[in-house]
Amino acid sequence: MMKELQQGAETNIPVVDLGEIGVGGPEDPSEEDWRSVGEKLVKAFSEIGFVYLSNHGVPSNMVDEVNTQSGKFFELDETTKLRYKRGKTEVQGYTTPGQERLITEGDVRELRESYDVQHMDGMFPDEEVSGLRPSVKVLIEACKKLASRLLTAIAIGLDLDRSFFVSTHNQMCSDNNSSCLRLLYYPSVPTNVCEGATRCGAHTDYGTITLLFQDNLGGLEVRDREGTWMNANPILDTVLVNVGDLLQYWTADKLRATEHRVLIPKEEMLKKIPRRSVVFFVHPDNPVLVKPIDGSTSYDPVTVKMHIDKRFEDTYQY
Ligand SMILES: O=C(O)CCC(=O)C(=O)O
Ligand SMILES: [Fe+2]
Repeated sequence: MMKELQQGAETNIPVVDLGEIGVGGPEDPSEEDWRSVGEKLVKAFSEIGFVYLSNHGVPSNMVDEVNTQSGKFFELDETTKLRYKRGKTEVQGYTTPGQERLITEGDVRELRESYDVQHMDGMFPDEEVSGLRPSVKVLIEACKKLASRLLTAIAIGLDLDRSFFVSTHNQMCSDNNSSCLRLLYYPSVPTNVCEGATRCGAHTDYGTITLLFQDNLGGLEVRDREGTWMNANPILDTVLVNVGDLLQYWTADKLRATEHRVLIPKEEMLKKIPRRSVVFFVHPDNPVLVKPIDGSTSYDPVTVKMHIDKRFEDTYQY
């Protein structure tokens, strides 16, 4: 049984300044810069599993533009949106409220819609929202670049070969790699919402790391080692980054895939405002075999594809 959890204590997620390592920085930052950032990331990921990054170099107007465009999509009528529904094997597209259930026990309703983009040439609602594809394209490029830089820094921070993670994440957002940009929309909460409903059930992310751009409303909570839920409030111009299952497996629990969730706000005013997030899930290439780097047997070796498929199977209702 999970112990009764306190809601929303103050956060102790650190802020790390990426400085020269950020996307706009020099192509070849100094060894000292890589190491300094890498060590800070490893420390934060070992303790709480989350970190805010400042000076990350992804312009906030790129994220704003994606939210503006995705907002136009989510405001379309349900019949139109369903023409772009996500499939079982072709995962690009729209997920209806309740189709993805992160809480697998009981009948908890999750009030959330999303649109996943894995391929730039995949399905987009071009006819209805012609600005979505181009805005997503530039953001994905920036996220891929930031992710690669973080993967290098993490490898250095763990005293691994610096290309250890980059070389296993060669083909992000392709047929061979399920990294994806998820556009999230939490609609305003209906007055007759059923008891126990939530916005995003407690879960860990599935891949290596996740880049999360929240809007300014707050609501995300992160569970610390003692089981206390802490607010992970947005901090202007930062991106929140967390560890996923596969990085936890690789590092035999040194880096932690921390549970997080988004509840329905208590304040009446906040209930009326839709909440948005843009999330970039970084996954290794499908065939990569993930097993503890330290040679321990804490996790059985698993291919990336097997792990991701299993997590989708557990959480999606088709
Ligand atoms: O919307 C958020 O702030 C969190 C979303 C999330 O955790 C996810 O999509 O995995
Ligand atoms: Fe998540």
